[in-house]
Amino acid sequence: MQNNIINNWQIENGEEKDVVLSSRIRLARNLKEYKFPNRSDIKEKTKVINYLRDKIFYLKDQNYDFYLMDNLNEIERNVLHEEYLISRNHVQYPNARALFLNNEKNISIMINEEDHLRIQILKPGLEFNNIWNEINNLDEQLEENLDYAFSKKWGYLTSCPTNIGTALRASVMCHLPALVLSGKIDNILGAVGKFGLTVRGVSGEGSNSEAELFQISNQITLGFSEKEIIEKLESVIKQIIAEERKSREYLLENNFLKLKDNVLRSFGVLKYAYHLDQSEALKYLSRIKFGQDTNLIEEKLDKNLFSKLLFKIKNAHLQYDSKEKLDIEELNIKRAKIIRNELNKE
Ligand SMILES: Nc1ncnc2c1ncn2[C@@H]1O[C@H](COP(=O)(O)OP(=O)(O)OP(=O)(O)O)[C@@H](O)[C@H]1O
Repeated sequence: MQNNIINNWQIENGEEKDVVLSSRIRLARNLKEYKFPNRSDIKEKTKVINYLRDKIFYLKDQNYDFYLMDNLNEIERNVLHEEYLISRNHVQYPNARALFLNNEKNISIMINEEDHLRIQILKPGLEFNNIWNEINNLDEQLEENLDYAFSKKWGYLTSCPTNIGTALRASVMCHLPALVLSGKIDNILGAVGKFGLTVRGVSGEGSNSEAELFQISNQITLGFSEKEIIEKLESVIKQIIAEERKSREYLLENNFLKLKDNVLRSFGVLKYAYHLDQSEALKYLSRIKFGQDTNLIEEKLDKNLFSKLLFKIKNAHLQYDSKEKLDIEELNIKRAKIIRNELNKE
């Protein structure tokens, strides 16, 4: 795998970056002339890869690197997974699965995931207009050369019926510490279901929330246009952003001392700890981001510290960075050192 696999797009600024870390749209597409991946064998999947390889390489606008999952080792696959560029199944079952990745590493096209193509674009902050234009453009370019499985009645056909229609999922990764601290999070997130949206953990379906990060996305893909789905999600997200900011103000006014103590203790731990496991590090980093966004931390820190460290301190990234195999103790020591170095910079 190329050395520059670890990407930088997350640390750029974006709209509403104090609450929305990143936005994502993904489209699921299948080829009419091949069995869908959940029905096909390795031979047919390999044919799909070879067929798509030629078509995708010649797309305009972007240069893509192509990776056969089998040719990457497990650490490399896990790095891609930690950056949300491939799914857990692409890591665990690499046989006859592939990935196209653009140079900026924010556009990924997984081949032979649940569907033949899983196309996604990620951008920092709340940024659906640009993502939609780009992904729609990319999809149209692909469609010029590919015969998609499409029904006039149902729209795009997918392996799982819950994706049929637009086969589009739009989502945001939100940082909601004040709603967590004020105990309002369950009510707010519970209410999003009424708008046809769903909340997932930080690593997608079936995962838990970590570092006060929540992924909110559309559940319904059928019966609405792509634009309607995106607009509805965006309007709910804007209300959640407003609620989070209101809770921050409330906490600052009514709980200032406790809050400042909590943030500065987290800062102290990360500044001096010698050994940190991943979830402990993420928990304290989340508080530091909160402290920066509410000006509770006076020290001049990189304003994108959280986004910068979020990936760098994860296990596969630490391992990838190291020449030899590290055990968990060594990973925890290395993680603490990277954070200490970052926080003790002049
Ligand atoms: N806005 C976002 N920013 C960064 N990463 C995201 C965002 N939204 C989702 N992800 C990540 O993308 C990955 C896929 O998410 P998820 O499982 O919800 O996927 P999906 O493509 O909709 O799949 P499925 O159709 O199987 O549910 C997860 O690792 C998730 O954390």
